[in-house]
Amino acid sequence: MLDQSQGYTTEDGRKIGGVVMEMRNITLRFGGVEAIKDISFDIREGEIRAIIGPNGAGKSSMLNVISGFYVPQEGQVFYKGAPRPAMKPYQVAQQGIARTFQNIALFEGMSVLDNVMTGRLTKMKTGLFSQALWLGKSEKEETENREVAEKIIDFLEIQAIRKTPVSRLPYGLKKRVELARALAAEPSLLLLDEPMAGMNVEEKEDMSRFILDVNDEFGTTIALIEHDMGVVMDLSDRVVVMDYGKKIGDGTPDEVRGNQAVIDAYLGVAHD
Ligand SMILES: Nc1ncnc2c1ncn2[C@@H]1O[C@H](COP(=O)(O)OP(=O)(O)OP(=O)(O)O)[C@@H](O)[C@H]1O
Repeated sequence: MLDQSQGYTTEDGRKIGGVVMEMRNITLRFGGVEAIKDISFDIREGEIRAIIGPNGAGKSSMLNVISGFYVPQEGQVFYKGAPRPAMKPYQVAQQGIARTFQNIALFEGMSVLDNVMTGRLTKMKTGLFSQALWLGKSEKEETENREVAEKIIDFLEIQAIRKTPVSRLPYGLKKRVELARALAAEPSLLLLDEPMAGMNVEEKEDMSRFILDVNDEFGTTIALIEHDMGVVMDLSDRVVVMDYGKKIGDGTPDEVRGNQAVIDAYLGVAHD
């Protein structure tokens, strides 16, 4: 049972906390196109929250509103209880929000370790100049950053490729490196943009396991968007379903699976 202030306990006994982010009556337009139409939902501390829907439903637009990249024309985003103003990407990172991208955005020529280290940039307190000169405080910071990066590399089981240039990796591993880089920022809210897109069955299973492990081990709240309904159902605590910019379902995977509007949307039943 969902208690609005206290959260809830999942079927597998995990405690889900209060609301971390609330989307209240969000409408987002691109010229004449309404990509998001008056949608409200929340994301709770410690939960894995999925946003799913067919092509063009508005999922990416919604993830970009959550991440602060798009500011909706109507409605308000609340983060940790306060209305969130328009923010620059580095301010979003400083608020403890990190994300991955649908089209992998790694530095192809750099090693896995160096890519993961770039995820630490927002944490660095000393300037690049002292970093370059390897001076006192920055040396300590560099060591700390490296320790976090190595810990995450171990956690995601990519030790064997830590010195390999990203350009040489298969697609599934690149996606895992992107996850590692996002985790390097030690986010409290992790946003995943179609983390399983383009993967084979085995890679999808691996990615699902890592997402669950991240949530379990670090207590990270995770919001993800996904086109494929099947893969997120086992993974998610609650699911928002979008279609043509509207919210057509919101609930546990079982509730959503039994929702006729959701079934129709996925079967491509005609709209009014
Ligand atoms: N930058 C943009 N400029 C204009 N229209 C846009 C823009 N981004 C999205 N749209 C439109 O908004 C609607 C929702 O698109 P969005 O990419 O959010 O859907 P989606 O559910 O993520 O789709 P997909 O699963 O195909 O990635 C579509 O009609 C799309 O054409």
